[in-house]
Amino acid sequence: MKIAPSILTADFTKLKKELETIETADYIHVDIMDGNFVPNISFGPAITKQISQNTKNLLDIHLMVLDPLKWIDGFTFSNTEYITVHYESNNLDETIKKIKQNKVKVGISIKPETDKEVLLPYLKDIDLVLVMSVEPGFGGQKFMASSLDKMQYFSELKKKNNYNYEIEVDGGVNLETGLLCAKNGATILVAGSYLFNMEDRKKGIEGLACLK
Ligand SMILES: O=C(CO)[C@@H](O)[C@H](O)COP(=O)(O)O
Repeated sequence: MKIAPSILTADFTKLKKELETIETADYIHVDIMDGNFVPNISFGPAITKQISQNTKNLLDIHLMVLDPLKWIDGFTFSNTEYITVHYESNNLDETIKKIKQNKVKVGISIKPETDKEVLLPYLKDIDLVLVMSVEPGFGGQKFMASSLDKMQYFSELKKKNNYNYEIEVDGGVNLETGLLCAKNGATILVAGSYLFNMEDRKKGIEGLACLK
């Protein structure tokens, strides 16, 4: 299991130190919120650049914005591994093309209420499916068990068709819910408050990484 701590819950007054505490993770999950697509604002390219320059980890960027196309260049750094955009946002096809032109891996996410089948035409061409297990916008929410069926669905399609995407889960992930995700085919767990509220985050990452 790969682990992507969500930096949203970090203490940004000591960003460098916070990044050091999660350096054993596979990715840093960076949540970008524009106050339109979701009812919250996080931060933009300038802060993300500081994150990028202060970590050896790869970045896993999740754009919760209405018009992702105009932000792709701003979030393409040398260590940007994935940029994930929402099916529900504007200009999806053009945005996917732009991410690929920038030589970054493409992720697509769906909100909890969106039918999983809408992603069918995209699955053969993308690198990651992000299953939201909370309503996007805030950290610290309760895991929605209805997301498990979606993980299983994408996992079965992946096996059946030999697709290459990762199945990432985001929201309310802890040791208990993470185990359910692992059993249903998740390959990357995003964890925010669970890890950042821990004294020993290295141990927390190890615990989640063992789940299968
Ligand atoms: O994208 C989001 C919320 O919109 C997430 O990445 C959260 O930041 C995860 O936080 P926890 O639920 O793990 O506290």
